[in-house]
Amino acid sequence: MSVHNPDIKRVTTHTIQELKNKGEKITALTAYDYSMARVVDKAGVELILVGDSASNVMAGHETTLPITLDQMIYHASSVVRGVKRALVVVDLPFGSYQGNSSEALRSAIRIMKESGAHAVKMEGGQEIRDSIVRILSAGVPVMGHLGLTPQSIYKFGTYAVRAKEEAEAQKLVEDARMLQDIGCFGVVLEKIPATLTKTVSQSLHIPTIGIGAGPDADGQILVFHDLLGINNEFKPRFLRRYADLHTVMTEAIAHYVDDVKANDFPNEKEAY
Ligand SMILES: Nc1nc(=O)c2c([nH]1)NC[C@@H]1CN(c3ccc(C(=O)N[C@@H](CCC(=O)O)C(=O)O)cc3)CN21
Ligand SMILES: CC(C)C(=O)C(=O)O
Ligand SMILES: [Mg+2]
Repeated sequence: MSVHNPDIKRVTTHTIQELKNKGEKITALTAYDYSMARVVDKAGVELILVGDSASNVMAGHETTLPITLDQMIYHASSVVRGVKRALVVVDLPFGSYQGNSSEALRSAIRIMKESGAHAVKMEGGQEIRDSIVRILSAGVPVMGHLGLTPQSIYKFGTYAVRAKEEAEAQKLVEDARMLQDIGCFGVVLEKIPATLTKTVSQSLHIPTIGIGAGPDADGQILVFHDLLGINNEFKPRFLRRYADLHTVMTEAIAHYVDDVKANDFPNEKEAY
């Protein structure tokens, strides 16, 4: 594929680092299937995340907890087939890496082998250090994820802003430093105060990718359906909607329904 196309230079973890070094913002967006991935890649996004938010936006679950490793691999392999340029990162789902570094390694290796993705992302700091180290030692790039970590929703009880208190902010700074020291290539910061994002991003040499984390992260990430306004229920303050596809799609499909009912579709030219 793209390896045979000299016009397209693939984004690697090193490219992402170079963007931070140059002071150029990094763009990231989720995708969950082949068609979405093609669009996101074509639009120039550098990092495509196969997020476990697929549990919400693709499967309709309330949380990210139910999605399985097999389901993540299905989404990831579909995305990889649609991407020519972007770096493809896959969320390790809940239950596939916490508290057991052997299982974590097995999960990461399955993702890499069975999907063809380029890196994995894992939620948490010190608690999952051993699992991250084990995966990194196998040569699999790991992205960290701190702040609001949706896989621990039942520990916190809400999706409110994280690390507003000094103790929690201090732990986040230490976790971020630790993730860098063990060799993570980047870290997602979700729903934390903008000032904390600025502190962390300036003190780390690896890039930070923010969501609801203010303007000073080294890059930004959003969920595909949120950016395009496909699901119109989710509207946190950090979200900017770039389209109202929910309305566009509903109107188009309603138009089709009308045309069929009115014997307008298909017409002679659309028949054999
Ligand atoms: N569609 C979607 N977008 C996301 O960004 C996303 C998911 N799903 N699923 C997994 C996690 C969960 N995330 C979340 C979830 C809630 C808030 C949040 O700010 N919730 C507000 C209410 C938002 C609303 O108006 O619905 C809160 O105060 O709980 C933020 C990020 C981010 N991720
Ligand atoms: C919101 C991003 C960072 C994520 O983890 C996901 O989409 O699952
Ligand atoms: Mg996720």
